Amino acid sequence: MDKSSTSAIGTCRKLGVVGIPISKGQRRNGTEKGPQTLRDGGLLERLRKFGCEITDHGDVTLDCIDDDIPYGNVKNPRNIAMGSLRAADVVEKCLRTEGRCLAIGGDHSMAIGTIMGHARVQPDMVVLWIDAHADINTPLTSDSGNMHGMPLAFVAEELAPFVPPLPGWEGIQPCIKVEQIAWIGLRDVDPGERKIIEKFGMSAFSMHDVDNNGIKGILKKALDAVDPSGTKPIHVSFDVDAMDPTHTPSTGTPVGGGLSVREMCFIAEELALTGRLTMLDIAEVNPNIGDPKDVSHTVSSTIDVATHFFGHRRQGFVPAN
Ligand SMILES: NC(=[NH2+])NCCC[C@H](N)C(=O)O
Ligand SMILES: [Mn+2]
Ligand SMILES: [Mn+2]
Repeated sequence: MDKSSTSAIGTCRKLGVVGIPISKGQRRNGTEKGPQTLRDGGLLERLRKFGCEITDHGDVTLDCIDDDIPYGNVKNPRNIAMGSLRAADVVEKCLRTEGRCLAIGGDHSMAIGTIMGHARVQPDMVVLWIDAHADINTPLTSDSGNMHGMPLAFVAEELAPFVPPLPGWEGIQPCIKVEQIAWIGLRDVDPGERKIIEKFGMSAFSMHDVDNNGIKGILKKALDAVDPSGTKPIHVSFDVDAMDPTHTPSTGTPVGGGLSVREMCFIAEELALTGRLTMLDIAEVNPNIGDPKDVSHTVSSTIDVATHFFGHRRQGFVPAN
């Protein structure tokens, strides 16, 4: 592909948008307002400017299941299962009609549903999990019991023997293999998660690796690990806490020393240039955290990065009109 072209990548390309206002995967209220906050911040209008033909599927309906008693220390298992199944159906429909989907959350438990929905349409897709956290705790390794720290344990086949049958989870099956997953941005990995990463030889790139190789080197290593042929559809699951809290302060589990807006834009532009990005999740924007300035800073950094996944290039471009 000619990377020096000034035309917008992805011009006039269809993109379906799905809101997943889930917050029961962690303990702080507010992530359920993430989709509305990003919409109010102008996300869809900005994307349209870069040539996206957007179909907005609205927000997934999540009715509250009362009496969702914990399973051990795991909180809200039935609500998360119901939300994941609903999200999977909408994402599947969106990918079958528009071919590309942007899912706006919502805490990161949203990705159980988006990955399930995506895998139904493109079972060979690969997942780049961009996050400070590995989010691969099982219900047995998790200290917090928060399901936003567990999504990858539910979707990866090899983990199934280590995941107990949770109430409400009968309809949820693993749908990808550990070799289809790579992380970028890690800097807060629990001991049990590290054990899983090593046991299965998974491709986990931390901020140490980013410092060591540069963002270009690490993105290449991550893509080579999950897709050496360079042909597979790509699912990016972007937790805004992957970025440094100076850019995205309004998030529930911030960790210092994160990716810069500049590094995220590089990842986003490179992935857009592959022409194979079929699904992007944006997780963990929480407008209840911080003051109004923090919230607007978080929203603008997140929207800025999002546009670069769908056509915005820092070199500039000539609009198609
Ligand atoms: N999606 C997130 N922000 N996850 C944070 C997870 C933190 C911690 N590892 C846990 O399991 O509770
Ligand atoms: Mn995180
Ligand atoms: Mn996460």
